[in-house]
Amino acid sequence: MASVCCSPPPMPCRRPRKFSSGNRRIRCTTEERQALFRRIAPVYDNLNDLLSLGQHRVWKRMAVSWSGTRKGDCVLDLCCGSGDLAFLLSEKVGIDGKVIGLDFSREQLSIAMSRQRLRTKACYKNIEWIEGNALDLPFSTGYFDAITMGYGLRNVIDKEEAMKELLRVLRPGSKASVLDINKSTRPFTALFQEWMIDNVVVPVASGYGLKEEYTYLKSSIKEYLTGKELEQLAMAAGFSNAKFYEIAGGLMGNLVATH
Ligand SMILES: C/C(=C\Cc1cc(O)c2ccccc2c1O)CCC[C@H](C)CCC[C@H](C)CCCC(C)C
Ligand SMILES: C[S@@+](CC[C@H](N)C(=O)[O-])C[C@H]1O[C@@H](n2cnc3c(N)ncnc32)[C@H](O)[C@@H]1O
Repeated sequence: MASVCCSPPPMPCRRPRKFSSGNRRIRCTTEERQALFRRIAPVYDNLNDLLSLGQHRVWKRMAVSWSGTRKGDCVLDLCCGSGDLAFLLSEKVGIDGKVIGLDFSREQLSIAMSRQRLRTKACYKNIEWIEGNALDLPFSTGYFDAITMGYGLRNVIDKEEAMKELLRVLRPGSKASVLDINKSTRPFTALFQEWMIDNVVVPVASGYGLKEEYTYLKSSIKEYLTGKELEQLAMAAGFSNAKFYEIAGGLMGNLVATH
């Protein structure tokens, strides 16, 4: 039976950071990020399907493939949300493997658990859900054979610390696959992304009362790192190799970092 096996006390606000939203400067804390993902949880999956025309499923399959996950592995899906990547990993590792999905949003985890209950394949029993912080992982050094992180790194308030934690809990020689929206250096791609967010994503999300939450997407991409910068971040954290791949015509990107 799946469980949220860690329920730590409310997390301390580690290194609050400023991010920009239009012209405003907002002081963002861990609690505010948690609140944002709590609010979008009920519609998160539907909006991803709708706004990406189902393409996020393809991108997630690619991320799992890049993680190098194999049958029997013990793997982590960091910032797992409602569990898409964890379910894909579960199929890869099979019944002899183990998948841990970790997220700091109880609401997202509870949706992941409901989805798990509705699935009948035996392999999905190998997933365990843990409520925790990506910046302070409750695992020992070298615990995992592979890690995926889908649309998570852009949202953590301390990306350097998150990368160090990824490295710490990975077994030497294994990989972290980090999928996210690409901060493109190509003006046309960046403009197209902005146009899509302003004219499609935010108007649709507004219909669900989530205008501010999805407007945040735009500022979070601006504040994110380019592919090259992500490679540098991983190398600075101590990974031995880091390669960034653009996908979906450069709208999305996947960092593959090897311990
Ligand atoms: C699955 C996707 C994003 C998940 C996601 C990530 C976040 O950081 C959020 C933060 C705040 C609110 C929501 C999210 C969130 O849902 C990626 C695809 C879904 C996007 C919402 C759509 C992005 C549009 C692209 C810029 C262009 C899509 C082109 C496509 C080929 C039609
Ligand atoms: C955009 S969602 C991605 C969910 C899922 N990985 C997917 O691809 O659909 C980002 C997730 O990161 C989680 N998150 C953000 N910062 C976190 C942190 N410091 N620790 C744990 N989870 C975090 C949020 O709760 C949210 O569920």
